[in-house]
Amino acid sequence: MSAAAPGIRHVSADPRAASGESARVALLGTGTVGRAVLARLEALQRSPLSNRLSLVHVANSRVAASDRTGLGPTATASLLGVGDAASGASSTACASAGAAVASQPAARSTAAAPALVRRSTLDQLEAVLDGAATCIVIDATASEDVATRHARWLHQGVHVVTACKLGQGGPLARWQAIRDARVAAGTLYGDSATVGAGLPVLRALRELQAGGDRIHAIAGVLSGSLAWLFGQFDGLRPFSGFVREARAAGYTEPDPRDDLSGEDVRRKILILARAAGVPLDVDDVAVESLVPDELAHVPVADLDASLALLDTPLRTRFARAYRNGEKLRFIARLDTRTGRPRATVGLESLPADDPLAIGAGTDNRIAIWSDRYAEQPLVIQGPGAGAGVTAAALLDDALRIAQGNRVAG
Ligand SMILES: NC(=O)C1=CN([C@@H]2O[C@H](COP(=O)(O)OP(=O)(O)OC[C@H]3O[C@@H](n4cnc5c(N)ncnc54)[C@H](OP(=O)(O)O)[C@@H]3O)[C@@H](O)[C@H]2O)C=CC1
Ligand SMILES: N[C@@H](CC=O)C(=O)O
Repeated sequence: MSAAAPGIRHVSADPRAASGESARVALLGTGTVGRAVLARLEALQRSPLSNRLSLVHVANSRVAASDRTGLGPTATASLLGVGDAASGASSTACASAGAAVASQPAARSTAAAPALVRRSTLDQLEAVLDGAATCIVIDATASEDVATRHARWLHQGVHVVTACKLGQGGPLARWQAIRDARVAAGTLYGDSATVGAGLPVLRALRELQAGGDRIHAIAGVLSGSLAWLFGQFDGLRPFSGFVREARAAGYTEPDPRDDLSGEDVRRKILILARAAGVPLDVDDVAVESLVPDELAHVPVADLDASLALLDTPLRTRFARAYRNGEKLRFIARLDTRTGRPRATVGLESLPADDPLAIGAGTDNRIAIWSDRYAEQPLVIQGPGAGAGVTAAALLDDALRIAQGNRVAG
């Protein structure tokens, strides 16, 4: 790492961004978050920011559409073989193209739409992004394949904005590769959506360190879905029913076991620890999973029928906490003050008035202790999951890059 504080990047503004030309955006993922990105892009087209971002590529795991000049209405109609996109105002073009991609069945013929390809490959994406303009990949997938390309794109001069935590929250070597690539190429990595779904947590950590502070400890609720689940769970109705509701509301990971196992929170505390200058590896975080072994091995397709395996153990945990006047909260903790910094993730039974037990809905609540906040921590709280806030965080990062500003990341 350079002499800068860990996670703080000192890069020159992208001269291509300064030219006033729209940044070319490739959106990967058209699920819960990707669709919200498309809707927000559409709304942005009706705002003073309309010329900042040009959508040139949209893909999911099945199909992709590309147009280097922008997925405008005419191109969209030709690409996707649909009539209504052409009749729409240009303000609707991005979302129309994306929505059409999102709804493509796997077996759709591509004969009528030359640039709509049956199989979305990441190599196709790379052909659309070249050095002529500011190019931004928005990763709204939960894909390892995509995350392993982040460093390569950054090296190639392409900025990356991500909701997926598998890049910076995965193996230490991958995080190092991303950091090295952006430092070497002067590219930017927008990661605001990865922790707190855009809450200014990473930004706060970086700004404290830029001002000379050292981070002592971090503790809090980092999972929006688990915050919601343990806020709702009353020990009477089955926990599994609430899991179904959280999944339907778009709070969980594509596979809710990634939340319930603590893996999503492990990734988030790794991202925070690394941003705080503590380069932990995956195994440096002790994680308590809520997923019983029998459930861990169920194929995704059969998961729903097996979710009831969660019910008895969690009812027991709830009853014990209730008897003590306590609340169950899924907490991540990092302490950098010990000789060997360590992190933990798991379900805790907290006094009802514990500062970390407060919060409603999907609220994340994160306390940060540093030199200046040595006694009373800095606390950041707000919705920590949901398509709307996540899409907003992704596009805020993309706009900062398009405008040639430094971006947290
Ligand atoms: N939901 C939330 O509140 C938040 C989510 N996030 C993160 O956002 C990401 C997306 O979550 P969500 O939208 O809920 O997930 P979904 O499962 O709803 O959507 C994932 C999308 O990724 C696509 N995809 C998978 N592999 C590839 C690939 N190789 N190339 C292109 N597209 C691919 C899928 O394609 P297909 O449609 O073909 O399956 C799908 O469209 C996750 O990493 C999650 O952790 C971050 C913060 C908050
Ligand atoms: N599944 C995640 C979504 C945001 O990162 C969570 O529950 O927090």
